[in-house]
Amino acid sequence: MVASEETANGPLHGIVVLDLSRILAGPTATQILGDLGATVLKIENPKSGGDDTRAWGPNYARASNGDPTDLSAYFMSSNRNKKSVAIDIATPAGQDIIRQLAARADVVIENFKPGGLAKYRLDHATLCAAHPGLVYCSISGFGQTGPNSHRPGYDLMAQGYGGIMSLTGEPDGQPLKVGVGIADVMCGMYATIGVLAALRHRDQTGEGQHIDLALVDTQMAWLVNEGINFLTSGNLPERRGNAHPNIVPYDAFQVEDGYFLLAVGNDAQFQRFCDFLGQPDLARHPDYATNLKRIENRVALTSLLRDALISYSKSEVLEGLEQRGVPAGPINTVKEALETDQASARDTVISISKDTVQGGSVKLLGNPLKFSITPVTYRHAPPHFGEDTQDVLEAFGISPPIK
Ligand SMILES: CC(C)(COP(=O)(O)OP(=O)(O)OC[C@H]1O[C@@H](n2cnc3c(N)ncnc32)[C@H](O)[C@@H]1OP(=O)(O)O)[C@@H](O)C(=O)NCCC(=O)NCCSC(=O)C(=O)O
Repeated sequence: MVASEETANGPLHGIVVLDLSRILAGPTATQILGDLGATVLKIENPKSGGDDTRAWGPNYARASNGDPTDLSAYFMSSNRNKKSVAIDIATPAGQDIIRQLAARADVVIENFKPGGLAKYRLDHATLCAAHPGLVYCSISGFGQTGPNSHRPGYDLMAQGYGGIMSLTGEPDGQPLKVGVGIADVMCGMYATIGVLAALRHRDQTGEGQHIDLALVDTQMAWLVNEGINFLTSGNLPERRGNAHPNIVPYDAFQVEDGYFLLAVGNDAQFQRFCDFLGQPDLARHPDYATNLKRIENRVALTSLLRDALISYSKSEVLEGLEQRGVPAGPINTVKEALETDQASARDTVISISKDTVQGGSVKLLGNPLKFSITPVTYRHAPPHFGEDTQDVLEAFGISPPIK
């Protein structure tokens, strides 16, 4: 689908977001707000060439002569529907522009190290004193308070500090991070939720507020069942590879031509699975009849199932289990996933026109939100560095920065 300026609408149409964030967590939040219709002004540092991820290659959209542009794949993953405005906020003139933009904005999002914006008088206390209706969201590694608040933080550190790495990987292997910056992405999601709730409060009361979000706080909040498993039992959750601490069988199993995933969530599904194996009595065996017994006898059952499944082909198990209503599925590569008929039916891959790159458009991952009345819109491809500076300053009636 190729979207155009004319479709610019959406539930957040009219909301202006002043985006002082960079890298992934903050940009994820502001991209979602942009998809929902907000005008997002992304402020980039002219001294460094902008958002750090513009340099996070090796994959780039290429200019028509084949040269890489400043649109790295990483940058493009979280910066559509934004205008890039190059402003040096270390100068008084730049700070003055940011203050003028903040006066027109509904939301400010930033991810400087705590205290980093106070020296420019662009911190929450200063901007919200001047504009009490402003929703101001600060993203940091560890939060604005606490003994570690001064520390910079990247996704990897959050996944290590917050416990998720200790749970990810094989029992006898090293701790592993999740394959993408999930701590950043989840922090961005929470930022979006926080901003939307704060806008609702502001609409009712006129009152803005400060949202203080940390990569580490959000990562610990999504330890979900494993966090509570520990709090309830005092037992340390361990790495289990693909297995589940609270459900059996729920794992990857090898078949003759690869692996597939089996996710049996209740006893009726287990019965149907055993029927498929041609071993209906297994589901009534006292060691395996209930999920609790299956957890207790996990090792014996898993070994029995590994032996039983190895001679099937992937298509045999996947088709057979689907027919019996047993949750199971493939382990796709990214290519396989994005080329599934499901991805195609759900507009998972989108295309937005960009006349400065080869082919005249960029391919991105679509927003998964499907609204019945106010669909998300794809109005702007990810911007080149500073591409909209002049237009934005003119549109907001602001004099350009003094060089
Ligand atoms: C991301 C960081 C580790 C980057 O660390 P640093 O680069 O050392 O710190 P800062 O953010 O303070 O920015 C460095 C300097 O750039 C300056 N700076 C920034 N923007 C501007 C503009 N527009 N103009 C002029 N100067 C600027 C800023 O004032 C600092 O100046 P001086 O003060 O003079 O040095 C940190 O910002 C951080 O912890 N942020 C919060 C958590 C977070 O968002 N982490 C990344 C998630 S994404 C991720 O992890 C992933 O993708 O993987």
